[in-house]
Amino acid sequence: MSKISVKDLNLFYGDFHALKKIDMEIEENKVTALIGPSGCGKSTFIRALNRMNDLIDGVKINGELYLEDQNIYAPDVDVVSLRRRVGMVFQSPNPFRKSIYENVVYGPKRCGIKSKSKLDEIAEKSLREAALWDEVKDRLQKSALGLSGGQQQRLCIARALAMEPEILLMDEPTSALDPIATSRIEELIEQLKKDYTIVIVTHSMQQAARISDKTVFFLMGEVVETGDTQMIFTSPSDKRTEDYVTGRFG
Ligand SMILES: Nc1ncnc2c1ncn2[C@@H]1O[C@H](COP(=O)(O)OP(=O)(O)OP(=O)(O)O)[C@@H](O)[C@H]1O
Repeated sequence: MSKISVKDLNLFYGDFHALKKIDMEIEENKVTALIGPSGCGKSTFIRALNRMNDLIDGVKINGELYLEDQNIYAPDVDVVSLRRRVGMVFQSPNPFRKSIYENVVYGPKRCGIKSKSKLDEIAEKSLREAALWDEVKDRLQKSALGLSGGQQQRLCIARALAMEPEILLMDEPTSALDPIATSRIEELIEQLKKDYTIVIVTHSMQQAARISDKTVFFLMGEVVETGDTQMIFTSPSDKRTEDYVTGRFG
């Protein structure tokens, strides 16, 4: 079932046409990987899914982007509640200069949850879901900045999960991590897809092949090909996809 449907989406940075006539269906409870050479529009596209580009001056967007049956670019959409449904994790772990606990409960507190027992429950549930609880349960009041890079990234995932999103966007979430921390995040993504729809930008084709169900290949602002990951990597239908996945360019 489609969780997100994109219809004829175009995005311009000033005069520069960065996303061109994008049509895409993103399935629920699946991992969709966005691949393609540098500058082809992967980050721009993932940011379009929770209207993060709205914050950039000079951006113009047209077309439709449905989250279930709601066009998220319709004029009456509440962007704050949209971002609650569509959480995001960035390339470099970016915890706040606060305790581990305060990082996780930051969003729920801002949404007005005050009960200590409710916040404790959210913190534990989110940290467990992010596979970090056992490592931090005895140091919840310590600074998040004292965690390793991989732990910080799992904390950022916990912080996103604390808002109970339906969709998790991840923009190269392991590019700053070592191979062991990377494989922990990859295992985590595999588990999270039971409950969430995940869209991940990755430069690593091995990573896309390992963790995603669907792969979308972008080139110069266009979607060249979308399909089951195994098919994209073994028998793509477009020559440009084949050249990219076999390492002939990019
Ligand atoms: N804020 C901006 N203002 C103007 N142009 C931008 C802006 N952000 C991105 N671009 C341009 O849009 C195009 C797509 O960029 P984007 O970052 O989406 O690509 P990408 O595929 O994610 O690249 P990378 O893999 O290097 O992160 C590039 O040509 C980039 O220079």
